[in-house]
Amino acid sequence: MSDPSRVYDVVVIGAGPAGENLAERTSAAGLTSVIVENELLGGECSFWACEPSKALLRPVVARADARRVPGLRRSVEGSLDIPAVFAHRDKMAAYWQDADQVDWLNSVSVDLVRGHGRLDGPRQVVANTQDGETVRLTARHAVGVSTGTVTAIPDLPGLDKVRPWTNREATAARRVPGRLAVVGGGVVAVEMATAWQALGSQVTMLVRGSRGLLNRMEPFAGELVADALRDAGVDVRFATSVTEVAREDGVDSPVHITMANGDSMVADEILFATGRSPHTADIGLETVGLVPGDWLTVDDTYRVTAVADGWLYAVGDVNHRALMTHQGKYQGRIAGAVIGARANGEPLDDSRWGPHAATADSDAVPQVVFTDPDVASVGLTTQEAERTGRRVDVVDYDIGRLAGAAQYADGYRGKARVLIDLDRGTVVGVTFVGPGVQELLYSATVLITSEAPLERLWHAVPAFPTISEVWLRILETYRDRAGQVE
Ligand SMILES: Cc1cc2nc3c(=O)[nH]c(=O)nc-3n(C[C@H](O)[C@H](O)[C@H](O)COP(=O)(O)OP(=O)(O)OC[C@H]3O[C@@H](n4cnc5c(N)ncnc54)[C@H](O)[C@@H]3O)c2cc1C
Ligand SMILES: NC(=O)c1ccc[n+]([C@@H]2O[C@H](COP(=O)([O-])OP(=O)(O)OC[C@H]3O[C@@H](n4cnc5c(N)ncnc54)[C@H](O)[C@@H]3O)[C@@H](O)[C@H]2O)c1
Repeated sequence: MSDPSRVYDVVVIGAGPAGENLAERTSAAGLTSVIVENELLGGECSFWACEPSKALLRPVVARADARRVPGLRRSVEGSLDIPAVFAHRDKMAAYWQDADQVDWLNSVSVDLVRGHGRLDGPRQVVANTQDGETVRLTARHAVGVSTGTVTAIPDLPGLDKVRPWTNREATAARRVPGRLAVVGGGVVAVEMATAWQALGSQVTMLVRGSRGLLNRMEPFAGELVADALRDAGVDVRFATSVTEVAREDGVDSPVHITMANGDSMVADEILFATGRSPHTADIGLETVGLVPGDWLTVDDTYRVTAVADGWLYAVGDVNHRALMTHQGKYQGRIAGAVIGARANGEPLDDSRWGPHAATADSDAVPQVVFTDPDVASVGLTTQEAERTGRRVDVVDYDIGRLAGAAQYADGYRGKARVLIDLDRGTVVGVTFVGPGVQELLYSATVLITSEAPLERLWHAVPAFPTISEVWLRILETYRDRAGQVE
């Protein structure tokens, strides 16, 4: 690196999906922008999370779908072609190379420094490059932190000697373990249990709580996914806390797992799918008055609230608002527009749903869980509505009753729940569970963000016979119920 000290309008630390979008938008606003990345451009999502995990799941779900179509079942009776699945996974993870992302970064006029970035006081970032040099980057307007998260592994006796799987091994492994223990009952746990059971492992899920799987979602989501996992052969155990792990005969020997209730089991690998920790322990937070290792709390324009003068922004997982790629990208787009407007002296429109406000973070975060059945949700759940005192009507519909569902699969099982704000007559929460429901999610998201009155939906005619007719059935159920009350 020939120039160890450089000045930019905007410096971004971390080139995952959130950081990439932030830098692209600040560059589009005419601001000189640089991004510091320590590993691969594209972040966790491209290489050890979304892309490889969905590549592992796609053949599993497609086969399950095919087995439910009369006339097709016998064609898909055999086991999966594991080398072909892994080859597809490798391709979808771009063979863990980021050359395409580098080309894209060049095309949007964002500079790249490959190295570890650390804050060094207000508007200062020091990058230790992979060539062993130190580059000081000064930001005229803003520094964005988008350093993401790492697996939060509980501090258990023996853990340092068992080389547990995190999301990285679970998405990039080249061998199918005979027995895989999965600790946790959240999204990573259910997706990876679905994938590895179908790839040939005997999976045991060790779930600490007794409130079911996916317990931030509507309870029926976790129930339907748990039923399907059990049908697929997964041993799902609730109220089971791991207290100790050991590989008694060296790193390649089986792992012995001890539980709080006195049970024990043996597995070949153990995956911790136990949530995420902010990747902020070593990014110089202490130099700007923040605590290393903390999440970065932001306002609705993504400014870090605890830092004076509003020059520090945080987008993506690291602000702990909604740990998903699409939401991090949304945050990058909004924060980029905010930084651009502030730097260019333009007025901010941070009104609800305005271009400079993160309204979707609170009202409409969509999520798809790519299990069999898939789960698709956006907006409030019933529990959240109760907790926040929101007056809602809850309308349920059994998706399996639709002609479109019967066409889709023999014995289709699925459920829809729609929450309607009683005061405004708009949809504020939607959960769909069932094969193929993921593509319905955007319709629900548009409905929530547009705040369209429910009545207008009578004119939005779903095609027959598709699963989207669920919207019509929800309307009819709601109308007929209201009729009964009158
Ligand atoms: C198994 C798994 C599957 C998932 N599947 C999905 C899915 O299907 N859909 C979905 O929406 N979400 C999914 N997620 C969540 C998704 O991966 C994250 O929400 C997303 O990656 C967050 O993006 P980010 O840019 O905030 O952070 P990250 O993707 O974590 O990127 C952060 C980047 O910052 C870099 N970095 C960190 N510290 C420094 C430093 N000091 N200096 C320089 N660079 C640094 C890192 O190397 C990394 O490249 C999944 C997560 C997991 C674990
Ligand atoms: N399809 C998707 O959109 C997708 C897929 C995977 C991950 N993600 C995102 O990545 C994030 C991380 O996923 P995750 O599944 O790791 O987290 P999570 O928060 O969804 O689930 C964590 C699970 O681990 C359990 N747990 C926590 N600490 C534990 C401990 N000490 N011992 C035993 N169990 C413990 C929790 O009770 C919970 O069941 C999520 O926010 C999720 O939204 C998204």
